[in-house]
Amino acid sequence: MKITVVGAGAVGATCADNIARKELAEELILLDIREGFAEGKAIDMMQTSALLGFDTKIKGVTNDYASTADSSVVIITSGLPRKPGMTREELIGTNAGIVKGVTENILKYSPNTIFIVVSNPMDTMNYLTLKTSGLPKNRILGMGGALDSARFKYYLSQELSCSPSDLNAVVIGGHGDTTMIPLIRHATWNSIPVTNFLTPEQQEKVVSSTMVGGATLTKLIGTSAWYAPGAGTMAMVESIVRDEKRLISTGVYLEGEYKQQDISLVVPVVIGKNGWEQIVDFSLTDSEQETFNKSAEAVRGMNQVLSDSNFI
Ligand SMILES: NC(=O)c1ccc[n+]([C@@H]2O[C@H](COP(=O)([O-])OP(=O)(O)OC[C@H]3O[C@@H](n4cnc5c(N)ncnc54)[C@H](O)[C@@H]3O)[C@@H](O)[C@H]2O)c1
Ligand SMILES: O=C(O)C[C@H](O)C(=O)O
Repeated sequence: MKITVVGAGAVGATCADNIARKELAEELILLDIREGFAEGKAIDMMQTSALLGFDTKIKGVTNDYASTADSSVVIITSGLPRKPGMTREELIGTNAGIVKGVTENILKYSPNTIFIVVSNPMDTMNYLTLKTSGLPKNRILGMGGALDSARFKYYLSQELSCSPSDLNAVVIGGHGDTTMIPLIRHATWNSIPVTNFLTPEQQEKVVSSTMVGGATLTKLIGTSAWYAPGAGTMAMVESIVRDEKRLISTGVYLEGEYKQQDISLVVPVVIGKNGWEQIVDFSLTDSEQETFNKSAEAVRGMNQVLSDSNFI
């Protein structure tokens, strides 16, 4: 199994590190546009292999797409991260060109790969990768929901003073500060609804902290987060590589599911060796569906920028 990570920055390097530690690939290519950068990161990580005990061979390359040939999975993390005060959507002007170019270059050498798109604004970048690649929709997965659901569990665990591992909690919608929808009605603590334990004020606090989880970290760190994004991506890769059939909130192309068409949004999907294999319907209430539709409207507005600027 060969995996490529494009972008050797904070998120890309963390993805590579997690994949290697779990030995999800025999060979991992880390590609960046910055001369020598991916090479340096790869050597640094390889020098941990004797200490951590993994056999994945990590190779760093500068824009050498031939080295990525026959990758089963390609993770796109290349592009600008936001700075404090910015939205993810403000990155579209720079990142659309980067993501489109990367997708085209990858396809020359891995025409049937599975893409996991991380670059922001993720919902629109995932849509762009789908439209640019022409690959079957099941081979294009956006990472955002895995991260947002993990953050949702973190904030719930803080409020409940419990282990995040005992929680089931799902975020759907868009991967944006105002478009993501933490489904508190469905969240459980070992199968008991969390709403049994939390006041409406506590529930509201958890939901709003989750929605601005990325912005909160960007303000604290000065750039956006990478540990949880790297772990969220790794979980998706693991489900593909080991054909685990895990149910993970993921950005996928909708054709009528959740009452939306021709858009990539985050919904719960089963992930296995073929990419995403099944969309699971959460039977939204009328008000949840209305919120989902509003998220779709906002994401559709961003997608329009792609056609207005001739990216698709
Ligand atoms: N979807 C999510 O949940 C999520 C989470 C975290 C970050 N992100 C996004 O991921 C992206 C990367 O974040 P980061 O913190 O790693 O940024 P970073 O600046 O640390 O790394 C980005 C890397 O991309 C490289 N790059 C730029 N153009 C390239 C090209 N054409 N080809 C190859 N490499 C190129 C840069 O040289 C840099 O090393 C950002 O867009 C960020 O917003 C998304
Ligand atoms: O917040 C960001 O801009 C990066 C990422 O989408 C995140 O949620 O951490």
